[in-house]
Amino acid sequence: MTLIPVDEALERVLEGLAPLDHETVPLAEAAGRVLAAPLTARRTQPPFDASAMDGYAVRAADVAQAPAVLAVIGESAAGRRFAGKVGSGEAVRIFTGAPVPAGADTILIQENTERLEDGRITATAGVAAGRHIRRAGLDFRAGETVLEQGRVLDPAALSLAAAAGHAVLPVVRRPLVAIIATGDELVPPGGEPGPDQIVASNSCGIAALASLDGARVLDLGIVPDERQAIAAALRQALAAGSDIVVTLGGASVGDHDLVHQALDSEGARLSFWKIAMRPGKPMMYGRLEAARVLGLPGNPVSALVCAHLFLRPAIARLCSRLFTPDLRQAELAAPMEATGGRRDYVRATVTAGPRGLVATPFQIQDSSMLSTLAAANALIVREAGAPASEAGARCQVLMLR
Ligand SMILES: Nc1nc2c(c(=O)[nH]1)N[C@H]1C(S)=C(S)[C@@H](COP(=O)(O)OP(=O)(O)OC[C@H]3O[C@@H](n4cnc5c(N)ncnc54)[C@H](O)[C@@H]3O)O[C@H]1N2
Ligand code: MOO
Repeated sequence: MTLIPVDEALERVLEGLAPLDHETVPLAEAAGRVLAAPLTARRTQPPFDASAMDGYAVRAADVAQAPAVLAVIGESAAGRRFAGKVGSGEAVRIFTGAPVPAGADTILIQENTERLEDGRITATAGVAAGRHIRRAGLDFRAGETVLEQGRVLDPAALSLAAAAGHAVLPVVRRPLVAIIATGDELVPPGGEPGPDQIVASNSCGIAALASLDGARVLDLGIVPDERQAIAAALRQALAAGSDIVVTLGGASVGDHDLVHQALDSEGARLSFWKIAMRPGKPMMYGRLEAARVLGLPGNPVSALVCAHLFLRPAIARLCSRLFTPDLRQAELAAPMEATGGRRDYVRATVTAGPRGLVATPFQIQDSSMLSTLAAANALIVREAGAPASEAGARCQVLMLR
């Protein structure tokens, strides 16, 4: 297969990928999920005319002119209303959130009163009618749509849903992403590598990226470089109902790179293998039964950069979320060489300068180096076939954080 451009690869990844079905979850589990249907208020808020201040509920006509002396005939607290009626020359002690009693049409705030020894009060400032009263339904009314379908349930949306009388919400199901690391050389994090071994560092980074984006993760561990072992892990991923199966390593052309063969033996239909990008060239993608399969390269930076570019949009699509890469313009702090036939994603730090953002590329871009990926907050995006650039030239950056 030939190298396909990055943009075409993304189009093929997203082709036919539709939001998942719905499920109902309690509010406490709904943060960050996507609302699957418009949400209608089940109640009116506030449900009654409520005081917005601590003070006295009075008749505006009595306090149009200060000073005015009023008899205090009772109290209305939040959760416990005053059952009677406020008559002329009367006041009811009231607190924030409490129902405004019948007969009263304005609130005299406590700071504008003085208490007399006999229990009566003096209004020391005049008040207009309707002051400090929140009318019933000010926020929303029963039957109104309070949240649109597709809304990402952020803190404010969750509180609004609760206020509107909902304890559970219909949300788009979270995709299940299975992760399979391949390689005889790998030991799990915390393990003691043998003389020719290294730690499998990719799975945890990819798992974090997927779960931060709203996916559930099934880590199927490390399988050896054997076609049948990889095939067995693929079957395990399918049996668990994975929506996306991510393999790590074994994507290239070496004698021990067997992911492609294992996918073939399991009947996968690959859409592409190899992209015109650096790092990440040997990435493969296709369908495996009902799942999508993303074969990421083993080099740690390649795997994570590919996951940023392809796994994140795929998860967003399944979750019914819009995915917008954070692309910005910056000025190069150092000259850069011409690119080859692939689009380059160059680890860099982007900082604010006097004329806007400044991008400083790391001098060594080896795709095994997690230290520079962790230090980078952006990737400079340089098109395939781009000529050399001088320091000070404009460039495009993809922000990572
Ligand atoms: N003759 C060619 N050789 C290579 C090519 C090529 O086009 N022709 N492409 C190179 C590129 S680009 C990449 S990227 C790598 C990708 O190789 P694989 O996907 O087959 O990955 P592996 O060979 O399995 O491993 C590469 C490297 O990464 C380490 N690795 C693997 N898995 C993990 C893991 N889970 N955690 C941490 N590190 C991992 C592995 O030990 C190797 O060092 O191929 C080039 N070769
Ligand atoms: O894609 Mo490889 O990622 O260039 O090292």
